[in-house]
Amino acid sequence: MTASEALRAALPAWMARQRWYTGKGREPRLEPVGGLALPGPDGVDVATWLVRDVGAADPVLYQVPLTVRPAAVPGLEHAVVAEGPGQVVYDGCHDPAGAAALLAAVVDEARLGPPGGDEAPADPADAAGPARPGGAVVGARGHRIGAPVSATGSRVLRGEQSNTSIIFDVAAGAPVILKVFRVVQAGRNPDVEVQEALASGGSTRVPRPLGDLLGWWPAGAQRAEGHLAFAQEFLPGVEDAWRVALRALETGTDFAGRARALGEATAEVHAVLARTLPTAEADAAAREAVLSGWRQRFAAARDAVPELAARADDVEAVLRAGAAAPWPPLQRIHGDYHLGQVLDVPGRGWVLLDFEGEPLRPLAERTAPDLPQRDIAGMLRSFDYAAGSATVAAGESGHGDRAANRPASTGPVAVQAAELDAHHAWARRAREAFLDGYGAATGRDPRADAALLRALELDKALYEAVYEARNRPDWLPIPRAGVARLLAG
Ligand SMILES: Nc1ncnc2c1ncn2[C@@H]1O[C@H](COP(=O)(O)OP(=O)(O)O)[C@@H](O)[C@H]1O
Ligand SMILES: O=P(O)(O)O[C@H]1O[C@H](CO)[C@@H](O[C@H]2O[C@H](CO)[C@@H](O)[C@H](O)[C@H]2O)[C@H](O)[C@H]1O
Repeated sequence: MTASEALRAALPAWMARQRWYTGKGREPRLEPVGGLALPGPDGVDVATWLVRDVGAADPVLYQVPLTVRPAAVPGLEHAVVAEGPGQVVYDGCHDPAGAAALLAAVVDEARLGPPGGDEAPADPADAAGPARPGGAVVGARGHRIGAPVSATGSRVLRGEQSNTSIIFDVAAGAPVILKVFRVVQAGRNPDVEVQEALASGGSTRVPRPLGDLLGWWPAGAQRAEGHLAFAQEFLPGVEDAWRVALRALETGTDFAGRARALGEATAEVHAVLARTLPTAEADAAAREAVLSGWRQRFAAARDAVPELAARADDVEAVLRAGAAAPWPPLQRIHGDYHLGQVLDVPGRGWVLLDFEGEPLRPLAERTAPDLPQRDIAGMLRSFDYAAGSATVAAGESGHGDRAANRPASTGPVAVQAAELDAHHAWARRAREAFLDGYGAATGRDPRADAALLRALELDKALYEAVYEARNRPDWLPIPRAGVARLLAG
């Protein structure tokens, strides 16, 4: 079997094991779209491939960077995708040669095209399937912001991630993080667009953007365009607030001061976004569109968690009240705001990450102007989530293996009823402090929009129910309890 055949045979099962693969529980049915050759060191073929899983209800386009080497590399065993005679195919994000080539494509503002000729690396695009449209329509170009950087080493960020991020040490200056988008969608990726807008608007509440890689590929008779990767300043040695919050819960440390500052930072970011990116009036059509999105979300949650069907009338009443309440103008927002997306950086304060929006939502919705209260609601849910995770942990304390779903840095959290009360009081204080901070910065208390906030919190909890049912069923009780609380009023 050649390396190319071995790759074709191995790729679906390999993809099905990856954290970023969205079709949980089944192997993808892959259709090639095309590949982009990247300059690699002598003897190493580097390319990033676009493959479509046509077995999904809505086909999903994935990016799969691969390297092909003539021999195995000690230490890269975990990154082997396939092996053939005299060739080993690696996950290109984990192979330092692949990682360096991806970053170079951004900072050297490379123009990329399909691998050509007989020397081309093993090609998933050769797999059986409809004829591939002309290779020339698959391409990409890098775009650098600021001075070039030169990488001296790389490692893949570990942990729960929807994409793959690679950290680079660089010859001079702060380290760099390159986020390789795994699910590629047509349109400007909001992570890139929003962070670049914030930075150009003078905000230091996001890591400094360093550039991006924009790709294009055939989509029917059209050409689609979307971001493949995004490079930015890496802030080393700072734990995300989710981990900090869990430890604060474990040790009974108050989070109110930090939560208040987070509320202020959130308001500041919203103000810059309203200034730098398009806004829209919350007219009847916009309200109808949002209400219909809320209803669809409930339908999805009811499918994932059938017991929710019994609460349909209550859910509808909360959503309708939210739709009928006063709304501010719509603007760009974070879109998937939670404690895992914010870093409290010493000497700099709160920094916000990952403006991609909710991964389960279509890109067109994620890039449309939205309600800033959606972010407020997201963070309020996250404080509840932190307390809820302690409850889940309590249920698991006799089953250490199931506690593995918790972030690795947190120890076991065996809690008793009194402690659970303390956790919920912790979350209540954090929620109020966050709202206080946001209100102090804007001059308007977000609690004045109680009906809207409640609808958005409910909507978020319903999204979380779907997310947990698909990804972490052990955590489903957390959004379920959230829904119950929000319906209780
Ligand atoms: N610029 C950065 N500096 C420091 N840590 C970062 C940076 N970007 C991301 N991270 C870390 O990586 C994690 C995942 O990044 P994120 O952008 O949320 O990826 P994904 O969209 O794949 O979930 C974050 O929670 C944070 O801990
Ligand atoms: O960070 P992502 O863009 O991948 O966001 C998705 O995954 C999150 C989980 O990692 C999920 O967030 C939920 O769990 C968090 C704790 O792990 C909690 O802080 C959030 O409040 C809760 O919503 C997020 O919803 C999902 O889109």
